[in-house]
Amino acid sequence: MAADTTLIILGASGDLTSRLLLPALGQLLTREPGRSVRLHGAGMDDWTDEHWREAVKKSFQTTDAAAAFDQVSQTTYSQADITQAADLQKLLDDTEGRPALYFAVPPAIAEKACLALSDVKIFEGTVLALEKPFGTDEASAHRLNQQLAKLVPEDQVFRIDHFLGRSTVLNLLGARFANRLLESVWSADDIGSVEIDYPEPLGLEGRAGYYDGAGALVDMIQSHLLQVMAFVTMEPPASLNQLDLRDATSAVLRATHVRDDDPVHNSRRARYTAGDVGDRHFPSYVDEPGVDAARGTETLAEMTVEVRNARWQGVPITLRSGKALSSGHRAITVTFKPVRHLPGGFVGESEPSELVFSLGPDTMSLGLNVNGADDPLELERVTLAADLGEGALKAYGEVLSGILDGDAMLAVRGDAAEQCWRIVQPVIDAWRANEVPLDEYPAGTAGPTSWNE
Ligand SMILES: NC(=O)C1=CN([C@@H]2O[C@H](COP(=O)(O)OP(=O)(O)OC[C@H]3O[C@@H](n4cnc5c(N)ncnc54)[C@H](OP(=O)(O)O)[C@@H]3O)[C@@H](O)[C@H]2O)C=CC1
Ligand SMILES: O=C1O[C@H](COP(=O)(O)O)[C@@H](O)[C@H](O)[C@H]1O
Repeated sequence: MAADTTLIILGASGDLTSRLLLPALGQLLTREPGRSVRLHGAGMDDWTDEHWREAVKKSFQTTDAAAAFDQVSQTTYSQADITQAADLQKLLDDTEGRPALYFAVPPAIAEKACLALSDVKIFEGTVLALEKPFGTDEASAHRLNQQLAKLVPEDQVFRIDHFLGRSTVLNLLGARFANRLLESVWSADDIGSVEIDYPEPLGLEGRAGYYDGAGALVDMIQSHLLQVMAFVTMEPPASLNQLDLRDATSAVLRATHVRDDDPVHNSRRARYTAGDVGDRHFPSYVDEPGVDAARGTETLAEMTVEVRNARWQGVPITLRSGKALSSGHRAITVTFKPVRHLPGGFVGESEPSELVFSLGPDTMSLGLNVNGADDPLELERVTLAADLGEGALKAYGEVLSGILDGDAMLAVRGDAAEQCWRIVQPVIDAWRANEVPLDEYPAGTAGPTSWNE
């Protein structure tokens, strides 16, 4: 779709647009100056083209992409309420080439807009890109999928999960499928556990309107971390095209369940109290503007799942993410089983081998036991480490590149989006029923002390 696409960003004045989408577009155009794209912004605000161009220029500057602005300097803006069919029709009628509608708006507005699109003449090839969260539970995600299916074919729907555009996550595919060494030990025969941890130093950052209704489980685990888990655990696809790759990730998500079907013993939740993260002071979460303490929203969530298939039976896979945490290690950690028998005569600890994919800075490391330098029979730990580099594009650059090329490989397929809700629902239910305590941790720590005991 490269040449004649118009990227229409709906929600032009929003945070996602200015902080992530436009800088990523600037980076993409800097890297690929031959790429031709038309850009149009739309939103509720009464902006002029000039105001919008300034906003685009400013965002491009944040990724040193000022020069790339020339490629979109004729970008235009229109005021539109995208929940209204007439406004959507006008946007599409005014578009040259194939439109890619990027819904950078709150999910409820995107849903209304998709309903309004039923009364709009949609041109062949139109792409619809929707941000997370996709629906609010399995049933609502299913309804939204049915609505989208009436509008455009599935491979023109881009359910965005920017974690799939992260270079380490893409590196998982290379490491797993281009190395027989790894692929042959990639199962419950050799792997004892997997942990996917994404601690964030950030707090609420003024997003109470969204976050207080979502919490850490829905914000991070229901979407991003389950998608990453699918890349770690899927069967080898025949190719990396969107059909094969997404068939493989959907299949493994279908086999994923809360461990032992017991959310009470396989999930934990907590929220932060006042504290300092580096030189930033955070009030207690409940005192943050816009937070309703009665909601009991968690800012740190953990759940353990299992994949019920021959490859993974019995391997606990723990997903964890939280806000206002000390600088923890964001990583995918694959811990191997201990050796079947350690020959007598060795001294020292023999820890299980560990393969770690670090999610920024992007590195890969393998922790192994080796003979010590001084006493050859004393085991020592060494770590073989590789810097994987930053990746050519930021995650949203990969996402936009997929949309502009019409390649849905890194977009979440409709059935997978529904599965992710099904997987977390028992935990949501147990938390709503107060069957799992809501622990506390001071901002700037690694989480509740009881979690580390
Ligand atoms: N911000 C982030 O870091 C991330 C956000 N996301 C997702 O991106 C989406 C957008 O989030 P974010 O940018 O933070 O939200 P914001 O509230 O900052 O922006 C939403 C935008 O939508 C516009 N809008 C609201 N209603 C309408 C309407 N009826 N017609 C046209 N435009 C409308 C708003 O305009 P106005 O202000 O004038 O009402 C505003 O420009 C959400 O789904 C979020 O989950 C995903 C990953 C990260
Ligand atoms: O989607 C989201 O992701 C970010 C974390 O991703 P990053 O790439 O910015 O590190 C998270 O902070 C935010 O709450 C969530 O909505």
